[in-house]
Amino acid sequence: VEVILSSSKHIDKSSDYRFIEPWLGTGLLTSKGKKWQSRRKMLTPAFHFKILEDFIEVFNLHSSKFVTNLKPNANGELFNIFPSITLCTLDIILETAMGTRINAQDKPDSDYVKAVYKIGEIIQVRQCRPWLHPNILFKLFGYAKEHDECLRILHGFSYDTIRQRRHEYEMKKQKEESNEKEEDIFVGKRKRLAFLDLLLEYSEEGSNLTDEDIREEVDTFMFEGHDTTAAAINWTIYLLGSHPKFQEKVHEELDSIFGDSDRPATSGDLRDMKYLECCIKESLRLFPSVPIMAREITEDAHIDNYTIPKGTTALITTYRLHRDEKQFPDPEEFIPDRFSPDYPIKRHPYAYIPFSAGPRNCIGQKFAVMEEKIVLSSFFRNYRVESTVKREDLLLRGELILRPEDGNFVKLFPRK
Ligand code: HEM
Repeated sequence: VEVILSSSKHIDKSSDYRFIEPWLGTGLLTSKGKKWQSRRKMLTPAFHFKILEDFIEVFNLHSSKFVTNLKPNANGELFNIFPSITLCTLDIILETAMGTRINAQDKPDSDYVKAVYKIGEIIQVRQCRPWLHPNILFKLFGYAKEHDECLRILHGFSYDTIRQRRHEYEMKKQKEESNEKEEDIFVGKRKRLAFLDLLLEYSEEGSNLTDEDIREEVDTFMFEGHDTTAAAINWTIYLLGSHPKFQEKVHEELDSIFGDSDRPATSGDLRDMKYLECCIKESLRLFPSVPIMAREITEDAHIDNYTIPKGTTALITTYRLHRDEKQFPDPEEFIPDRFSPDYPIKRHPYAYIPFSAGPRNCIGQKFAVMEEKIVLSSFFRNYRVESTVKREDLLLRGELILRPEDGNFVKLFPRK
């Protein structure tokens, strides 16, 4: 894993990613060679801590909605919490990536929300069934029509938003040039830039990004930044719901930070959520949101005495890697303390890679952990959860993202 991931040569994704391309084009996740290099360089500053800090307000806002909407379920009766989590992370990524609010948590039936879920489903189905790979059969089996309808809705929404923001951006610039008082035309009460606005700025500063270039990147964030975090939040809730003692420690930590207050979380609070962070990391070990990655070996690679020839597809199964007994004794056990600084067993640097590693690692890693901490702390400040499915009965669906096959049925109880 280290030989492949640490290399600056084996950075091209394999052809397994081609079915996401109609939606994402060749944005950061799927692009190759020079295009990837220049985009990665351009986008890295957009994930600077100072920019992410500005998103805390968005994370808090939608987490609060998530907690409020769960209230009717906090009566100890069994319900599936997974859909509520995905709608919350969808609201968050829509506002941070595009600067738009569609309130998916209140309106899960909007065309855009439905298209995001439907296209994800179709891509997964196509990837797993080789007979659907050729376009002609994809069409004949009746999937292409629905797929293309989803694309029409998704791309239409992205282009409309880009055009509108470009227009706003130009108006703002004209005003600034004519020294008029700057008006707030961005989302929220004060100026907060979404990733899309940053791309428009880079474009104006000489990167010359077309609307299509911007659309690829914004759609990539929509895809990579929504299902991944939803799955990760879900697994932490599931595992803490199965381990009441660890959940109690999370409650204690949150009570020591927030007391009885309902105030939103700050970046200082996030730094103090040390035990919650261990739980998040251990959940991503057992259930990595991206369970498998694939690279195309572009020149012969050497691993010990073996040569992996150019043209080979290398699959990295993170799910399996994270269960190496030498690195993680009792690998199936949920032990958050594995990630505490005092834990005595040292691991190989490539033994734990939920966000991949090396030059093509996840650009959104810090964003994801901040988001997870805010959504989960909001949840555990308000609720105690009991998981009802035993680990041995748990069915996993490991495609692009590692999800529970049948949702996540839990019992919820108010803490206050
Ligand atoms: C818990 C949440 C997340 C996990 C576990 C995760 C994991 C990963 C992994 C494993 C990769 C490498 C994929 C591969 O090589 O095929 C990746 C790439 C990527 N992720 Fe994430 N991700 C998460 C959240 C996010 C978020 C929130 C964003 C954006 C806001 C994001 C944006 C990206 C992008 C753009 C890439 C492609 C990077 C490149 O190729 O240069 N991810 N992520």
